[in-house]
Amino acid sequence: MTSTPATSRAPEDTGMAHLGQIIAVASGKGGVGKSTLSTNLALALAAQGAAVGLVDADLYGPSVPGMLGIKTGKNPSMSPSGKVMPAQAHGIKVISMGMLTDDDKPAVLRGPMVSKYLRMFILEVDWGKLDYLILDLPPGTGDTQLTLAQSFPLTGAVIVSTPQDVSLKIARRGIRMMEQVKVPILGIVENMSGFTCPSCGEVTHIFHQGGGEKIAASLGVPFLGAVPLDPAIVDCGDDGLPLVIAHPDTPAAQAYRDIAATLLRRVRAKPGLPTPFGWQWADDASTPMPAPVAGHAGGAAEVPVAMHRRDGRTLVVRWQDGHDQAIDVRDLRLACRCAACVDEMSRRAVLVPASVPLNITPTRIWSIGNYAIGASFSDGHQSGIYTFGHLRSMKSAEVEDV
Ligand SMILES: Nc1ncnc2c1ncn2[C@@H]1O[C@H](COP(=O)(O)OP(=O)(O)OP(=O)(O)O)[C@@H](O)[C@H]1O
Repeated sequence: MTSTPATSRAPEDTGMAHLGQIIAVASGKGGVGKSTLSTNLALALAAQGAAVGLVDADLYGPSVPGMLGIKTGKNPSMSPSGKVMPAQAHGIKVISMGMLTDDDKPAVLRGPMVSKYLRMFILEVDWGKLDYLILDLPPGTGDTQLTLAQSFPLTGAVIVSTPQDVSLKIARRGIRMMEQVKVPILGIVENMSGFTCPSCGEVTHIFHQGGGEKIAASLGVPFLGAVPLDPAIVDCGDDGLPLVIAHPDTPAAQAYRDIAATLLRRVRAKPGLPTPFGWQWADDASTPMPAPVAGHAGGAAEVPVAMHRRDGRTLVVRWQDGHDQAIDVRDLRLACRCAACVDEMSRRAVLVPASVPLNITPTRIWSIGNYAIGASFSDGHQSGIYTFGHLRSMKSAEVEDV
């Protein structure tokens, strides 16, 4: 798996502001309680007054409709503008493959179709104006995760794990994968962390205790909270009425609400460039430099906090560690590593520098997920792609007056 896609994609990051903050719920392993967390989290956020959408991105094994009591096997209706109408359940909007197929008929899809459906679920659904879009990912680190991370400006990922060692090891792999594609880790949730006795309320730790917290500390990511093992959660899943609604007074329901509150604090404090953006270079429209943003010592070297056009030939990137980097726009064009400029197999340059006009300028610069920018240029090149790491490694133009 590579962290840099071979080719750039169209500037689709724009036009997604109505989706609000996009939060993925992921795990390296199945059956750890991801869908249960996604639904309860979405409902807990909605209970705080937020407009929330939930995408069941597990196309092969959708479980969200069952958990929310949504009818399956009936094609959703279309809006007058030709978009798919999401299902409504307990105040949240939901889309799932389960709404298109019967529960007991698993979808059989080839790889490219997975990507097509995911994009449809996000871009062609009539979500209206959302504050949060929660993506319930399938287990593992495969195509779905990569498609979503590389195509959409994810705010970050919540990693779910159970206390067993093997699950925590797998969670660590999931975290690394998200980090490779520059999706920030919003935190770890430890699920089924202890059994709450329904009669006396005492918590017994059946598995190791505190593993999620330890793994979070060792990887330097936040710990969002622990949800106890509660048999009522299984009944709720079967009844189509999630725990935060069916049994709001239980410790597990409280845990879901606390996790939602902690998550909100993390999301609001999100560092980095406000994405998505689509910036017209010529007239400097929609520059991603909304207000003076300061970097700080100890900030990340590869997290941009602002970008602006110093003059027609110089792009300035301000990094979170406080460094201002001025990049000559012809150097930017020459540094392109898309499949048209660098041979994918040999990694040898295909682009002939002499063919790039001295007076070349970008026409447009746009965000790609939370890990790269795309650029088109006045020589007609449309597929420029630059990960933040690549951008930061580029040589700087002289930096006076930055
Ligand atoms: N804290 C909990 N206490 C008791 N049961 C739980 C808890 N969390 C989840 N479960 C149960 O565990 C099972 C798996 O949960 P869920 O479907 O949410 O996992 P998942 O990680 O989304 O699974 P999949 O890999 O199939 O997508 C379900 O039966 C659910 O009701």
